[in-house]
Amino acid sequence: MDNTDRETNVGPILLCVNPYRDVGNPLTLSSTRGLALSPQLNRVVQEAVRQQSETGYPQAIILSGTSGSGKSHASMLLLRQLFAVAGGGPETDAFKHLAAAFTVLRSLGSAKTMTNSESSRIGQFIEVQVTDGALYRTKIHCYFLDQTRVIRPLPGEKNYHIFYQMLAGLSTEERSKLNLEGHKPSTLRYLQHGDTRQDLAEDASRFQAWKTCLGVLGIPFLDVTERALRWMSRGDAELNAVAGLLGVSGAALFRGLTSRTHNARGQLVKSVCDANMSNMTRDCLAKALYCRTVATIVRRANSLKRLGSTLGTLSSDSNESVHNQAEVTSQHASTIGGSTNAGSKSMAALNNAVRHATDGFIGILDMFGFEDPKPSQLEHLCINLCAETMQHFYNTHIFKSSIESCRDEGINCEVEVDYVDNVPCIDLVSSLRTGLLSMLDVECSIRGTAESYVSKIKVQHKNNTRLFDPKPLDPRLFGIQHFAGRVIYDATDFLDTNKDVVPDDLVAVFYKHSCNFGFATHLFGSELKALYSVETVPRGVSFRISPTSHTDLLNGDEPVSTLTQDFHTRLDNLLRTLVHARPHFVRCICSNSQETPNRFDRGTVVRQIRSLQVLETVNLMAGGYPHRMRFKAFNARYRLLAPFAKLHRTEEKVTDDCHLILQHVLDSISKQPSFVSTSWALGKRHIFLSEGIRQHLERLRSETRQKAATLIQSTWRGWHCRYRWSTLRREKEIQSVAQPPASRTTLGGARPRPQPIAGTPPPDPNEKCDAKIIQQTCNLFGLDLERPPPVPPSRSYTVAGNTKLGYPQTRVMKMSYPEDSNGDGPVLLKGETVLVVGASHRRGHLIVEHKHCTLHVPFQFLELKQSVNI
Ligand SMILES: Nc1ncnc2c1ncn2[C@@H]1O[C@H](COP(=O)(O)OP(=O)(O)OP(=O)(O)O)[C@@H](O)[C@H]1O
Repeated sequence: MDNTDRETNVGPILLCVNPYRDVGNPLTLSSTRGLALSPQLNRVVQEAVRQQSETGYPQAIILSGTSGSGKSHASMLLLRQLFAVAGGGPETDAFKHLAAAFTVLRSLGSAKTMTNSESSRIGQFIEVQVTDGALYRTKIHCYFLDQTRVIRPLPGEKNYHIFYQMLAGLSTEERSKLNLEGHKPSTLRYLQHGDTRQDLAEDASRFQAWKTCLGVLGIPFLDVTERALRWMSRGDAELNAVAGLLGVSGAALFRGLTSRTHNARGQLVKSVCDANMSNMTRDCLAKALYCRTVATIVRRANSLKRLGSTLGTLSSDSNESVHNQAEVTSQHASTIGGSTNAGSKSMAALNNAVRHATDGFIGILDMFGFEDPKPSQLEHLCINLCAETMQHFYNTHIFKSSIESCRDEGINCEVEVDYVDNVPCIDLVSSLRTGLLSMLDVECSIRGTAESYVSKIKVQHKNNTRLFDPKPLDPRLFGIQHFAGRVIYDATDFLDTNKDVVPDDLVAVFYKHSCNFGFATHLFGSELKALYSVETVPRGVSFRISPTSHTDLLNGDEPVSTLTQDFHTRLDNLLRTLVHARPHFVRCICSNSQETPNRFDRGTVVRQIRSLQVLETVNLMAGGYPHRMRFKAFNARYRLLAPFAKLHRTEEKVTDDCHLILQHVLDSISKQPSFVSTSWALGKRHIFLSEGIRQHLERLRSETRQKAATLIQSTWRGWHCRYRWSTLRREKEIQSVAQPPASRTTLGGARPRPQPIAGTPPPDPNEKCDAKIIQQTCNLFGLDLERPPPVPPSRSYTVAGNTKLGYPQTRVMKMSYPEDSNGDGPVLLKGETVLVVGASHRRGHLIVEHKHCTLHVPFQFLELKQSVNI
């Protein structure tokens, strides 16, 4: 494979094959800076920016493909390109800030899996607000699912969790600060069996990059690392070390991990946990610290306001601002179903999402790709539901809507596109009452078991061919036929993972009176507030491990939602955002499953081509009508392609005009051979276009506009030269008299350098500049150090002595203007009284109204008359 054959278009859809080549890991926005951008990805971005600026309509670039197919890689390139087109390039503060955020997030959220050694375990929707074609603000929305796997990788996988890299990268001084001098990495199990020296060196350099990026985001390094560690609670030494790191006493942490309070009909009963239960509680705490830390970092990365401020700590975010931001960040996100006020809440979320969707953003969606790890757990069921949902979105947008609208408007299409609809599989997993996720919630609420759950779903869906029994039979296993392959799920941990709870005995440990580290308290801020609003603590209640919005905390003994409910609602809200946006699809394909550079494994690729329905898409693009437009919109866009005089341009004759434009275009292209259909059809409300004719129309339109722009420019430039000719000639004559011939030739047409402004002393080269003060001042005034400050807006007054003089003003001409008048235009004669009505947008000019003409006259030509309006 060479550079040219790894990307291709199927109509407007881009197909990318991952060749596993020339990529420096780890994959971040900054690591892709050295890579060349592909013209195809460039075109996707250009198109999104163009459509956004022409229509104001939100755009979504949707990347899909299996795990390892290169979605994250492509998303980083797209983002870089977006910055190049609309954001001022990679040297801007906004780019550096976002690049730092991705470095930090990838260090926290990627792991080596069986299919991808740099797999993102956090889904991302990167939202870039674009106003008038210029990038205005960026925001990252993160979707957590795989906390368990990031904390404890599956067999054969490796964790790139930054906390694992930490010990490899820490200096002796930092180790001693963290009270870790005595601990070798292996005793705390930060590193995994089989790690080599090279792994350690790589981890160390990643760690350094990560630390630098935390600095760029203004996050104190110790805030994150000091407290959010995982440990093995074996023996007092480790327990005390960890307790020290978390700012709590060893005894309190031990109590939190090993005791449990129950509420038995109003009576509080304390019990001691066995080893299993304590280990589970320990894992819950590790997960909670992990995902809450990531959520906090995402909030910080999204708060561009604080860019440049390195003084605040993460925990210094006031609770209020955290919640507000959490709500903003989760507009498409963490509302939770199942509570009593769910109706009004979901309505608010819907309204928010819709309002938000109408802001002109360009989104890049890089969600979880389909995967089949062994064993597959609840998180993977959610990940695969997400992949199914994205596939369904594609099917609906590309196939279903075009086929159905052809049918509705009575259009006969030569090509029958036979695509596979995956709705039955989505229904099986997520339908409201009988879906596997709803049944899991019921099983959790009645405190069932994995076996009872699996047997119930098998009974409920016994006729569903998508659900199958794996061989050999196991009461805790079940299989699902997904769009991209068969996956066998192990339900052993389904119920616990779904509950996603941490007991109040443990949360209470982090209360500010017993925990001397604000960051840990901050991570559980809302929970602690709810817990300590009543006198009895702990009282046998539980909280969610994952961060949810504060209103959805507990409402009795149990949290009001489950992990899968949360995920489902967030996915739903994401879809609501997407349906309001104009989608641009990028389908990614993995070239082989061994991550070997330039190896094209036919079987692996064919499997993905089938599951992504690439052939069906090609069929539709080659012979169907994948595009439709309202008649009026069609005419508005393409009327420049037909002779102006022949068009009717009336409502009644709108279809005649469509006909005329297309006939004209077809005549012009009939001589060229075409392999794709160039047909079109008129429906009841729309005109239906094949991909071939759409491409012709677009090409002709841009050629025609290009020609017209060239003609307009050349006409204007010609006129301007003629208009200025006499002045130019005089200037040339003066120059030739004033300059000796030699200097004339060396100077050429170069413009003289402007003289320094009178009264401004030149800068003293010995004067010291404090870079920090300059940086702070720039931050304060919102200035960019790399660029000159913007020109101040024209004032609505002039100043004479100490007096502000408003407009209009009466002034007298000091000299005639224009000086080189050839009698064509109006002339203001010396001594004439004129009316100045305002400041001109041209620098140093005023607007003069004189004998029904408006002129922009240089300031020095006009003298103030005594009787003025003030
Ligand atoms: N166009 C490309 N050229 C070279 N290497 C690539 C390209 N795209 C991806 N890769 C390599 O393939 C690996 C997998 O890519 P990436 O992580 O982007 O896949 P993904 O689809 O996002 O997977 P996941 O869903 O597991 O996160 C990356 O580590 C990167 O090194």
